[in-house]
Amino acid sequence: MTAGPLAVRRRGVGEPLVLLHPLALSGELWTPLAEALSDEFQVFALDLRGHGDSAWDGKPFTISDLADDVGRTLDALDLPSASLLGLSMGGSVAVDFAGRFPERVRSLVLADTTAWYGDDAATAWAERARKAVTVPRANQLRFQVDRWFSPEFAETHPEDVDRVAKIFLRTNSEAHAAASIAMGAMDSRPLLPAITAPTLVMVGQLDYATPPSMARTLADGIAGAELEILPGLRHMSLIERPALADLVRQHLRRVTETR
Ligand SMILES: O=C(O)CC1=CCC(=O)O1
Repeated sequence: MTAGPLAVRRRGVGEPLVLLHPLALSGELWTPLAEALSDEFQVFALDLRGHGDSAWDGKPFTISDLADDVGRTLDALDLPSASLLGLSMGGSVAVDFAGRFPERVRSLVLADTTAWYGDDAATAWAERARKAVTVPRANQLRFQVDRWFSPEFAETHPEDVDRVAKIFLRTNSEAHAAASIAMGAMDSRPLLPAITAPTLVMVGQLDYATPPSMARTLADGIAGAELEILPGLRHMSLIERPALADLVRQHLRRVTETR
């Protein structure tokens, strides 16, 4: 379904939980996690602007624009507030949203993500954007798979890698490039103190796309945030280890129990 500006996959009943996907993927990524949590939560997996089935006008956008799309989508779904879980770029969108609209976020899970990529971010991401539109999509896969998954996981779970790769191959290259520019321009660190939602920050110990040092910055900046560093995992922690759904469930439950 399309709700407001974004396409949404909806599953389950209970407290609302919005899932936000990484760069160049879509809400389809979340099918296993949505299934795991849908016994207790009403799960909404959104396609961010230009990704999956969500439209895009071809104009440049910022991470705050993506967060505003999330807000308009919650409005269209008649949800004054929800819990948010974001992975990588999805986490950056969640940080922006939770910092600017703290009253709309019940609970927050930030996985393998960051508020800022550092001083060289604009240059590095501009190069990534250039490659997104000049290198044939299939030739970008080796680079992405190495960043997403540990070699052990990639070797033993080819069907999971293939599932994520297919979503990447279907992603609009121009939207991939525009989102890369948005990542390079982002600095949401000043928003961290405004976040009031109970927050769980998780990161794969082997994640070099958004390493544990970036997760620490998030956890240090958000009052009361918990930090879980996950041994043996790379960037797609929640995909590499589906059992992490239980960690997410425990975190979300704590919030609903205190309401
Ligand atoms: O660097 C990567 O390829 C991984 C990544 C960064 C932002 C995102 O969403 O994925």
